[in-house]
Amino acid sequence: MNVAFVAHDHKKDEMIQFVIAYQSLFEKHTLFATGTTGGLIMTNTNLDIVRFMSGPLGGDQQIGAMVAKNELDLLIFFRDPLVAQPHEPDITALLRLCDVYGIPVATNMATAELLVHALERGDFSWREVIHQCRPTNIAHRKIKPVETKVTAQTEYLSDANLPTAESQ
Ligand SMILES: O=C(CO)COP(=O)(O)O
Repeated sequence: MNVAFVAHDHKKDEMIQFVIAYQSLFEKHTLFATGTTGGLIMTNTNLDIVRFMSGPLGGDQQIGAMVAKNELDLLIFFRDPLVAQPHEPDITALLRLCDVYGIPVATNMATAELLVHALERGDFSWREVIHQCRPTNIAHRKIKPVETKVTAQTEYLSDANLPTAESQ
């Protein structure tokens, strides 16, 4: 799965502690982050992370572009609710897009921990269905049957609700 990490300045230590705690799980996934958050995680762990720009310089929007292409499976975004950010519109836009595309988002450690356990036990398998429906996979006939755990999401992703080449 594609997992992205973002943390505001006062939440960066919390993010590092969180990622260290679940490092062995995150090793199995493809990781992305805004610039400073990603740099700090890489300094403090052995994880490889694709780093975007720093948040205020466009990093949130770059992650938003992944969401808009339905390429992101999980966003862990430790926001600082007590400090106004100069790039608030970018933050709102990123979270809005996650709701548009139904991407699981954690904005605090308590929720992040629940989602990480869900990731570990296979509750994200419905995302494989979405990946199979990407235009490139359809064009190159890379579609193979996907085993998914039955969840409300898999039920919701009936043929009628699946993204198509036209809708992407
Ligand atoms: O500001 C951010 C997200 O809105 C985080 O960006 P950095 O990881 O570059 O500090």
